[in-house]
Amino acid sequence: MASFVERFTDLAGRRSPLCLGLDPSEELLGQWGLENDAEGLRRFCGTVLEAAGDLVAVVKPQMGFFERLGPKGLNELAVATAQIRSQGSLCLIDAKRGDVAGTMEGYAVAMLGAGSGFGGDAVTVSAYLGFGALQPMFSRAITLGAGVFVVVQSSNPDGRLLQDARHPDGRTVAEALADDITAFNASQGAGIGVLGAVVGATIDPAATAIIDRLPQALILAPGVGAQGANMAEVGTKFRSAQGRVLPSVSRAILRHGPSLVGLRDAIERYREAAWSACDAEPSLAVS
Ligand SMILES: O=C(O)c1cc(=O)[nH]c(=O)n1[C@@H]1O[C@H](COP(=O)(O)O)[C@@H](O)[C@H]1O
Repeated sequence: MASFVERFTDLAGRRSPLCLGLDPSEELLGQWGLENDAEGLRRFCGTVLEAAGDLVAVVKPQMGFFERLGPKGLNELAVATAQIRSQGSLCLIDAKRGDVAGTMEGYAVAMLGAGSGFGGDAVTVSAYLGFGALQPMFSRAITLGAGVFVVVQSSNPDGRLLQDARHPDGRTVAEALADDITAFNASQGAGIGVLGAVVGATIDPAATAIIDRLPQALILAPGVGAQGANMAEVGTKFRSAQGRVLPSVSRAILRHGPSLVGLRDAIERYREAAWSACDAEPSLAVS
């Protein structure tokens, strides 16, 4: 099985590096005229994925928007995940899990791999309980050719106080986490490693040195659109990670539904913008 990095690089070249966020919030369901229940979730996700077709490299369902409806919502996540994979896209489950090592084993089994509960190709994690505690997720990702994205610098201002706090050696928490990711990836070999980083597209242009500490990592950059960042900025701020950035857009695309044409137009626009901002020329036409 090709690694997540290999599969992403291939798809980004053919489909663009855009990551489409699948966030079926109560608010969006309401705007679409759907009921806030499992059937509403299914119709919402089905419509978004029909519009995405084979245009998108990565789809990122945000787990909280499914979990909020309990087991029925989680069942819809599994349905969406299967559809994402059947469309040849990579499924990045945005779960932001983080716990002691023994418990991480449970999350790893639930999230990663075709035979798992949710069948993700990759997952987001939080290192608040320690980078080392995430090891079971890393090990499972290596075994399965999956990916793990560790939150380093989040897109929301609320994260600053915690992420900018300093270790005794002077590095911020975010910098130290970036260094941990780099050391782990380097220990696995040269090239882009199994560990990616989440760095918000909204980060201050003066704070982009964090990107230089992640030379062997894919970088998930949420915050484009509704949170105020735009694709051109992503291209500038993340220039040193060219070809390794997944700019992520949720509401700015999803608000164009339920019209399939509206959704598809928005996906096409962000896809082209992501291509020109984050990557070289499109290498192949989309089939
Ligand atoms: O891991 C994420 O995707 C994430 C990290 C972060 O720092 N900020 C952030 O907004 N996200 C997620 O990215 C999505 C952003 O949605 P929009 O602001 O609507 O594009 C949401 O699903 C968030 O949970």
